[in-house]
Amino acid sequence: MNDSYVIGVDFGSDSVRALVVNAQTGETIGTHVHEYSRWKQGLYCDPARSQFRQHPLDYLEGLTETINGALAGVTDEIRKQVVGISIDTTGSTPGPVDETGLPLALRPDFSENPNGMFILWKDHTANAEAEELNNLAHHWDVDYTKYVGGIYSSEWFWAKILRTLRVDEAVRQHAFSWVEHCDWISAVLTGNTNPLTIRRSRCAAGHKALWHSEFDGLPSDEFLTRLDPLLSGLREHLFTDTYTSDLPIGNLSAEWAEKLGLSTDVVVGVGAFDAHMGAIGAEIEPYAFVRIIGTSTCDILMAPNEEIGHRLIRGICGQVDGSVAPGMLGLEAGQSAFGDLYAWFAGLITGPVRELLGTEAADTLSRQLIPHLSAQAAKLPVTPTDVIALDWINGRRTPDANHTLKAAISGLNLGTDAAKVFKALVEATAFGSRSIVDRFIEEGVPIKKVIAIGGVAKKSAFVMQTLADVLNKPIQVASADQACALGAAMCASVAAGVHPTMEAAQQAMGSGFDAEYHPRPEHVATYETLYQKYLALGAFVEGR
Ligand SMILES: Nc1ncnc2c1ncn2[C@@H]1O[C@H](COP(=O)(O)OP(=O)(O)O)[C@@H](O)[C@H]1O
Ligand SMILES: O=C(CO)[C@@H](O)[C@@H](O)COP(=O)(O)O
Repeated sequence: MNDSYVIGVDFGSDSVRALVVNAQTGETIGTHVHEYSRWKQGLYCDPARSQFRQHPLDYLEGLTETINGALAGVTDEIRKQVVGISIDTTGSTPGPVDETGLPLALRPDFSENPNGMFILWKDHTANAEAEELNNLAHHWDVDYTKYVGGIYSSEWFWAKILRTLRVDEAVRQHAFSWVEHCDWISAVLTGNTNPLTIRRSRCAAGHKALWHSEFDGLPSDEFLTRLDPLLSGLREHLFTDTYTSDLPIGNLSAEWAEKLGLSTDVVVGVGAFDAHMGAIGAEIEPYAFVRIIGTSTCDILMAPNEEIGHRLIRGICGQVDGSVAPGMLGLEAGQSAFGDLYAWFAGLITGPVRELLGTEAADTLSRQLIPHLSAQAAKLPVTPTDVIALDWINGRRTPDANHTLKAAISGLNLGTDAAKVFKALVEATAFGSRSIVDRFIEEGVPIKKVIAIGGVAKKSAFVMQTLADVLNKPIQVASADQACALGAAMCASVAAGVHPTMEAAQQAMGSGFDAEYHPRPEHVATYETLYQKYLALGAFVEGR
């Protein structure tokens, strides 16, 4: 039998990457990364207001450039053997579209309007709307938040839609429907973006849009209208059915086949969120806890429906049948800032250097700063009186979403230098992780092993060792540099019929683990003391 090839595309927060992978062996034969050009310039964003928007042109350019770039070195023979493409993206990252599924920002009259663009997961402009949804849901006949941990977040679909409809009359008039980034960009490849007929991702719908089979799909029109009459009728323009990522969304359209130099026989798989496809790429198995550690963390656990499905897990980002693999319950949690906390601190130091000494000096410093601070922090002793910090620089995603919360640092004195603060920030991200792990265990969900993927997991032994010490659990790091894109390629292989199940795709295409961090017994007890102090500082800041 001839080998077949699949393409996995992973749209992250700052960049997009594509891999061309041999579906029989898992060997990557082509790869390409593209940074979003408008996003890189900070356009359409206002961090002080937590507004983070992405232009659909950044996505379209990234799609074309990465797939073409990844295919650039492959032979014509191999091109002909490409059978599938699947895409993962961040989420919840919804955008308004017209009747044809065209994002409003692709129309000339909306091209510079941030409200006509995709609203990135980390945009928290809809805190008030999320709170209103929670208050209503908790007093409604059926609590629509019960399968998303009991708390709806401002990072998610409905809160973002409502906020945008409230503040922008032009979007109100022209938005026929709304699509998640992962649904739209996958649909684009098939040439059918009709919002009424595209196959919407179970993962996105279940974790972020309150879709559940028990509710016959999305929350009722009555509920949405009570939340705000601006939402009245929108349900009819959305969807009832959802699809898992082992299924096709369609075939490559003639236009895209031409653009990419591929055949229209290529199957395009149903899209999903990066973390969920990343978990597949990291060879998730039942009760393994896969952490995608980068700008933020997204944590995924998968369990047989019959074992966990009857329980409602408090304070996480949802439990969704089939969000990772069909027939399994996918549970999601995470931290809204992980590497972003280190990036914030690095920016604090390099900012004045940029102003006083210029770009070159600042860029040199910026490249060296986090590795330097990590090396210095690794040499510091771990003592019960160390500086304590909170990781809530972008609010708290889990346990118990609250994006109005802010970070704090306590225990500073004249002897506190940058390395000590950096150490406290790394520990804060590890303590935030520990509170998530504890919540799963308290809720009766065992964690059999911890697997890490993502930029921080690959780049920082210091962070990973601290995490292992604080969690008091070993952590395996997946070998794949681009585990999310590899997971997308595995999903493509199933959607295209090369492998019958996700498990079979993982077995054939998985690349295993290349590092393992074990807790250092001499630090475990001190970290327990420091963790209690982290919880106390958190309770104080939260006013509990
Ligand atoms: N050496 C390092 N140690 C710890 N964190 C790092 C290091 N280098 C980069 N980071 C952090 O990695 C994050 C980016 O992670 P990455 O997985 O590459 O991107 P994304 O989350 O967009 O997919 C940034 O927040 C940055 O602060
Ligand atoms: O929240 C989710 C998925 O549910 C992620 O898309 C989001 O954390 C994106 O994270 P990164 O940019 O990869 O750190």
